[in-house]
Amino acid sequence: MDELKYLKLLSKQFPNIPAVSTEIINLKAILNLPKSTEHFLTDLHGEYEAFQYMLKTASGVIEYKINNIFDKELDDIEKRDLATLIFYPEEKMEKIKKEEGLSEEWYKDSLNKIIKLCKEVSSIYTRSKVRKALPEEFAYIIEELLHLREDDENKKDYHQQITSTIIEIGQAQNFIISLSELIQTFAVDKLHIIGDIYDRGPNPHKIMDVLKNHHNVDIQWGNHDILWMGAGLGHKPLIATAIRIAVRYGNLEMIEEGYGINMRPLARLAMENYKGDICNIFCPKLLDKDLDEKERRISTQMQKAIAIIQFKLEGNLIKRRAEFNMNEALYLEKIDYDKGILYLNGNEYELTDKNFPTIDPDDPYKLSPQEEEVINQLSESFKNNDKLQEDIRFLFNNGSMYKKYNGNLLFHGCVPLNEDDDFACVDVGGHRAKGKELLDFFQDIIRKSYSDTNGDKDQRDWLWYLWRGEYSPLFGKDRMTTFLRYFTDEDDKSLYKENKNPYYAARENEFTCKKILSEFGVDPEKGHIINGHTPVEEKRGESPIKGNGRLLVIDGGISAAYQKKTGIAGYTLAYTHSEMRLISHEPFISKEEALSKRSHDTVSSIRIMKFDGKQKIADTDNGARLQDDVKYLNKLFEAYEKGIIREKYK
Ligand SMILES: O=P(O)(O)OC[C@H]1O[C@](O)(COP(=O)(O)O)[C@@H](O)[C@@H]1O
Ligand SMILES: [Mn+2]
Repeated sequence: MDELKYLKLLSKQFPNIPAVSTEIINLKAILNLPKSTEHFLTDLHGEYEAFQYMLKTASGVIEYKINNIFDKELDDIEKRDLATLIFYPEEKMEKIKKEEGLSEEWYKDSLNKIIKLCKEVSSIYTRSKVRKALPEEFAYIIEELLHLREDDENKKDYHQQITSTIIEIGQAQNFIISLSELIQTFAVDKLHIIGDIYDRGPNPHKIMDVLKNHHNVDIQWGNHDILWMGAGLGHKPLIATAIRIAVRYGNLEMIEEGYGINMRPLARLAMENYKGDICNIFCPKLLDKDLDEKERRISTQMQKAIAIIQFKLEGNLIKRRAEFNMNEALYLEKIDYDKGILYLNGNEYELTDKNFPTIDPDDPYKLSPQEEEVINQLSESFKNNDKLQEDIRFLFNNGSMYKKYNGNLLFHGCVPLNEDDDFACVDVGGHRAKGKELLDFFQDIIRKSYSDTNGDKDQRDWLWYLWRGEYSPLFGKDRMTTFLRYFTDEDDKSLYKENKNPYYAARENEFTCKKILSEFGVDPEKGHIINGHTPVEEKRGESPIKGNGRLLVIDGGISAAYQKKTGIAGYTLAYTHSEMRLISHEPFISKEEALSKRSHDTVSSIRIMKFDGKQKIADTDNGARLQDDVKYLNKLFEAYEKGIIREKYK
């Protein structure tokens, strides 16, 4: 569009010089506000309670601010009481009501403290941004309270009167709840989730509900997210995999109750075919829950049943997708079912379990009629499940393979490299792609797979490839040895080794990190790559900071399954106007424990970098857009002054 035409369009919104001038003043002022805080989390793996706590506490930022603001005024216990009131307002007030009662004095004191904290955390935003975040019903009053100055003698009574009236009309509890939510909203302006919301933990569906309602979140897909996105689209190998992992970690409830998907047909098939299986390698890996004998037995049978279905479906897929180059995983045709021996790469392996009642040795990948019926029913259930469809739509619409944001490059797994640490050139759908182009190709495939309802259905096979393919940027290992770990038990553990793509070693050096940043058009001197996917084994001395600070891996094991490895319970990366800081979390025990604890959370953190001076909105991506707006507003101003465009007044 030519410039004059664009300016005329702009003049509809700013019809005259006063209107343009006001907007220029407004935008220039915003550009000088401090950059707002971003938090980065990854590999939540269904740990809803721990995730909720990180949001409610802003990963420790709220206690940190309470310490600063009420430094001398409150002792440690009073500070913690205020903090837990903000984290869990309803539960805390319930507790106080039971223990000592909620007096007018307590309400007045609590409201004043919370308003003071709310003022502080909202001070870096414009009034309009604050106003947009206010709850409709209390917007006017809260705005008044937030903009009253402590030292404003003229309005002291006015302020006191507002809080007294709030108490008198019985709205104190609602105000405390609303203000607490505002504090959590203002404390972290932008949340990045760098993948793996699903699998292993009990409540990914609850995490999805939080994300769908979050004020400002983006997602970089992890392999486990793609798994569920493909399952939601009805892709049978992915559905079988998603169910297998859920049963494996004792999370049947998530499927049956969280999503309301009927698992009885699978349970029936399992009991009829594997009644002899009591508790073996298919016994669920229960991280912190115990199942009774009967539950354990049916879960064992169901995990085996769905695993066999998965391996059959994967066999068919691998055969129809030669370009995936995954013949190594065609196990079922390499078994002597009479002897119970697996013949692989010239070796013989005794199977730990020789009982395959549903496999026809002459056609091992063919589903039995009952298996066919069960996987078809499950596919329909997944595709027609409203909540699951809503959740995966959110992931498709708010997620991406990678994201460039405020000078950083975010992606879950890797950018595949070859042995000489160059970008691996991968044959994808008939052409070869590498580096950024490869991730863009997958991004495009994923978008298309969501929308092509009746097109190339097995386009969705690529989602399966992204879940476990060697050159999947979300997986980045040469194979997935699930079958071998189920059915063999060799002393030589190399059989089970999943060799990581060279990226994971190469990212230790700065040169590679800078090369990747440049490949994606991010400043290699200032930008950071931020990854998840591989738990940082701090316990063994591994550092989350790699490439001389150019790359951060922030999977600290929020997932209970990984805490043994990492020794901590996850990281939060915080990027504020003054610094980048990596926060390490202690394991989250429970809401009750958090509520009754009288000391502040032990949150250790290390500063990754300190900016000289405060970073401003002008230094951010949003700032670049605003500066571009100012440039055109100035041109419009000039066009009015020179009479090229006529001003309009009402
Ligand atoms: O122990 P399980 O449940 O088989 O999971 C192990 C599998 O999970 C993976 O680690 C992938 O999951 P992550 O992305 O969470 O690491 C595979 O590499 C591995 O085969
Ligand atoms: Mn992962």
